[in-house]
Amino acid sequence: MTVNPGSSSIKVSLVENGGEIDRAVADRWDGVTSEPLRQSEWPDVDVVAVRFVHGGDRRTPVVLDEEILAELANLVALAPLHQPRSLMAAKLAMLGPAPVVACFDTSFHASIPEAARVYGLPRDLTVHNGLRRYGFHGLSCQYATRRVTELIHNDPAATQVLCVHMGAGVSVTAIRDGHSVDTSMGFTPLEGPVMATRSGSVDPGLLVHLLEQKIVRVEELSDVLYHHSGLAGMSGTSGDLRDVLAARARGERDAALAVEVYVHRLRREIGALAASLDRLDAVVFTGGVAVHNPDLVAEIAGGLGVLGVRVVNRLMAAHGDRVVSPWGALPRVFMITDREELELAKQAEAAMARIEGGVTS
Ligand SMILES: Nc1ncnc2c1ncn2[C@@H]1O[C@H](COP(=O)(O)OP(=O)(O)O)[C@@H](O)[C@H]1O
Ligand SMILES: CC(=O)OP(=O)(O)O
Ligand SMILES: [Mg+2]
Repeated sequence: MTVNPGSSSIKVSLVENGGEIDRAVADRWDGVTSEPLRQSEWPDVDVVAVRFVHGGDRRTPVVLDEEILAELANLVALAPLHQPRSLMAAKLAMLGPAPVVACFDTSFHASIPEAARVYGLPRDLTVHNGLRRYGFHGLSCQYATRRVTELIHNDPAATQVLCVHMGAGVSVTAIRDGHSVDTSMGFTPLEGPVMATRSGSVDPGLLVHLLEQKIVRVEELSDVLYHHSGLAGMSGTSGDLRDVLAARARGERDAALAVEVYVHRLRREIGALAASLDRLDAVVFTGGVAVHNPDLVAEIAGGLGVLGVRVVNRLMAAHGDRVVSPWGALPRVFMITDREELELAKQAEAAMARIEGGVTS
């Protein structure tokens, strides 16, 4: 069983031999999602894999116990939209008979070199307080790159890849030879492009101004940046792209501008992350927003001519995992359905096999 608490959805799936055989999806905890978690509805579960976006310095999945839960609870402030939901899911699942394995978004980014990981702050501050770029959406990136390799039959030419994850959270990751070398999200999942309800990157001086001038109180700032910014804050809607596009269709100017800003900031991040690669073999679009809004992806891709990116409208309008760039064009552009559950299952199975084989780390 896999549990993926995203910031706008909770996805619980049953995976067997690498394929999903049942799923329950909700936008918050309810009977649909918590029932299977109690392991009564799906009784034959061998292992439960829970997505934790923040694992701190952990590089591999781990079987949860009370001590590790307490360690992960210390990271709540660094991922307030996600970590409490993952902790709640894990605690429920731990009431059942199967072992519960935590898999981390951050693990995939452990390979990021120091030059891309260190913030330009005083060394004392960063070293003593563990301030560094962690990166998130790692499970999604791992699945998407694996899927790209399958689609092009292991053609080694696609080794330098940008993975653009467009869910409620939005990020861009530069991947070289299967390893993350840079990513837009940082110490927390706030940095980077504009998101559904998160601001993405803003001038740090602006935040200092808000606090110094007492325009926003310290205790309100997190709420403003995580819950009331991004598409939601700019358009006055929920931030779900469906609502924003509906408001734009009704002629609401704020909603139209919000989409323009979203597109612009995401293109800018894609351009920035491309510079962390030596060349660009492939650009992968994934996540709920990308999958359900190919027109928006086409609009973003349409403004990336400077990177050589081109897409074919007919292919954009098709369905399923696919190449959407013209035949022979480089970089190749892919649309891949996000399947974090398959990556969760793979990692949890591997973790259990290591333990059963007597390997402890
Ligand atoms: N069936 C759907 N039709 C249209 N858009 C959808 C649909 N499902 C999800 N989306 C879009 O995907 C977004 C959520 O993406 P997702 O990757 O599932 O989010 P999360 O970050 O919670 O994991 C929603 O805000 C919505 O815009
Ligand atoms: C890390 C993150 O923002 O995840 P999600 O898009 O699932 O909310
Ligand atoms: Mg998600």
